[in-house]
Amino acid sequence: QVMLVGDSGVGKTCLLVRFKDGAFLAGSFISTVGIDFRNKVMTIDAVKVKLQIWDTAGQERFRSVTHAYYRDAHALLLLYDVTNKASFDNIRAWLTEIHEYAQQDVVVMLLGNKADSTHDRLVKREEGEKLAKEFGVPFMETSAKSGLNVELAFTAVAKELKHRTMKEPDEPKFQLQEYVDKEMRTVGCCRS
Ligand SMILES: Nc1nc2c(ncn2[C@@H]2O[C@H](COP(=O)(O)OP(=O)(O)OP(=O)(O)O)[C@@H](O)[C@H]2O)c(=O)[nH]1
Repeated sequence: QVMLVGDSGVGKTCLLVRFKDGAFLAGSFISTVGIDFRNKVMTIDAVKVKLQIWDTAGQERFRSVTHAYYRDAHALLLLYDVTNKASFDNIRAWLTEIHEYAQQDVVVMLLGNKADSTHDRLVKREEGEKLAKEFGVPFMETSAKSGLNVELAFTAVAKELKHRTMKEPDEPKFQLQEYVDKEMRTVGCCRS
């Protein structure tokens, strides 16, 4: 189980729709009520991995609903919006909440979404990197609109989860951030 969390409006639903259907939900913003989920099967190193992805509501009034789901999540994608400084500042509070409610060994990845918005950007990529380093979590920027790194974010998490469950005793630990950086260098983007 992978859970999408972060402030309302950062693009959790759009990210999931982009990943699941390869499309961008343009137009009016419909806030998620409570929690919603979708399944997607990915093939990771010739093994089928089924991801059940929970899209949570970012709005404060649904917080008690989502708390109940943290315990069962294996991975959390924590999103902020690069055009919304408050959503970035709230990441610390989200991480505190994760510590409180999620499993201790949960995989957490920080995503700076809406990276396509060059003109309205208020949070630099370096700021996201710095915060992620401080908390020891992997990080990348994404865009549900352009599709940037969306597949990669979910693939990286699926790889990590697969590695944890199927790891040979002497196999080294999967390095999520290294994998992500390597993949980004390969496609030759995003590190301008
Ligand atoms: N430019 C741009 N806009 C985006 C992107 N992702 C989402 N949006 C817009 O941001 C708004 C909110 O997106 P949602 O995916 O509904 O946000 P959410 O995080 O699910 O919000 P809650 O359900 O309230 O928690 C919508 O109007 C989207 O069109 C993106 O990558 N780039």
